[in-house]
Amino acid sequence: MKVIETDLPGCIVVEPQVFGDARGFFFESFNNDKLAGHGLDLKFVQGNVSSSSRGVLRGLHYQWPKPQGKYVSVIEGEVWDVAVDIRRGSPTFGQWTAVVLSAENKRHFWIPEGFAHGFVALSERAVFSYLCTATYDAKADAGIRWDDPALAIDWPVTDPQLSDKDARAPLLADVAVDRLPVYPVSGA
Ligand SMILES: Cc1cn([C@H]2C[C@H](O)[C@@H](COP(=O)(O)OP(=O)(O)O[C@H]3O[C@H](C)C(=O)[C@H](O)[C@H]3O)O2)c(=O)[nH]c1=O
Repeated sequence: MKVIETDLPGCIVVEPQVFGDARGFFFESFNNDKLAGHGLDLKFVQGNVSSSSRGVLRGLHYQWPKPQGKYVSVIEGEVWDVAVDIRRGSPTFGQWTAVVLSAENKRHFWIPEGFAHGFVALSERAVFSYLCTATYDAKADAGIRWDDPALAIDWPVTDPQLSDKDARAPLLADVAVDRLPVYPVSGA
């Protein structure tokens, strides 16, 4: 297993060791002991799966209170995945990092509590599978605009397909202060 630090502290990429044989392949999609060496002790309480057709963009989403850390991967197709630091008081507030996740590269991406997350499907269909460190709370579910000019995220698409909720999402600057995570995120 290879752990790759990104240019946004806290967000890491994990490339699992893949065991191939005449039957196909096997890899550990998550192993907490092997991540402990990178200061992580991840406990997941919910798993999600979504399927998106090419050009669908889901995001930028976060939960607050009751923030969710996410360990995300793609089991069919390919996505361009982005994490944004929206923790008030963070030295990297407003910074983002992106990674291509695919069934082919088998990469996993750890997005800590307090970050906003989103992705756009690059393949005909992208099946996205991820684990969360907190359960879903519709009242805490929140989002910011995918194309917020203050974030200047370099999305590989210009006219994505959005849910009505995402199409109506506010700019980061317009989010009430008490609706944004606080750095450091307590209980994380
Ligand atoms: C997230 C979630 C949703 N739902 C229900 C609520 C809606 O009726 C339906 C679709 O929800 P939504 O449109 O928010 O799904 P996504 O746009 O894929 O949202 C997710 O996509 C981005 C990329 C994320 O990082 C989050 O995990 C999550 O916000 O599923 C649930 O029942 N449980 C859940 O955990």
